[in-house]
Amino acid sequence: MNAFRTTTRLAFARPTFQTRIAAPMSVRWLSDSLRQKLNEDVKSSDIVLFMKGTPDQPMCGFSRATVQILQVQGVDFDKHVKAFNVLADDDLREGIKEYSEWPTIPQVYVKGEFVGGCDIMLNMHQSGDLEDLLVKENIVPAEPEATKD
Ligand SMILES: N[C@@H](CCC(=O)N[C@@H](CS)C(=O)NCC(=O)O)C(=O)O
Ligand code: FES
Repeated sequence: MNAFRTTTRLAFARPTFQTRIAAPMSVRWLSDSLRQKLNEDVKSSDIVLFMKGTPDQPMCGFSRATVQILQVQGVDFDKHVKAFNVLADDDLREGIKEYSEWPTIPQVYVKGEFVGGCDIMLNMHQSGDLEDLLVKENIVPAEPEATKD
């Protein structure tokens, strides 16, 4: 286990207000062409992040926390992460919710598979499951076993 990963404190910004309620799933935002594009987008990098803002400039505490979790895990963003800013595209903002059957942003895909939002990422980070997944998918290197004295 990497000491940096376990001891670094995450500065999670607490969102101060709720902006929008997720669109009811009965409203269909997802055209066939957008679904087809998303089929490709979610596989366009080892980790695909649908977020508010950008990794350098997150526009919501939940998106910021998700970026921070990946950073603390030691993920090289240039090499392994593609981020989509849903604030720049309303069709994407609503379409990705329907595509993933997940009502909120952020959303994280790893190797084309939906993993979850901020709460799931935080739980997986704390349990060690996220590190296991990132190692299994060759996104971060395995930690060497601790050596005995
Ligand atoms: N509990 C959620 C927190 C994320 C969340 O509640 N996101 C809200 C506020 S940013 C959202 O996406 N609302 C719909 C929207 O803004 O389109 C998680 O684990 O990811
Ligand atoms: S909670 Fe306000 S934008 Fe995310």
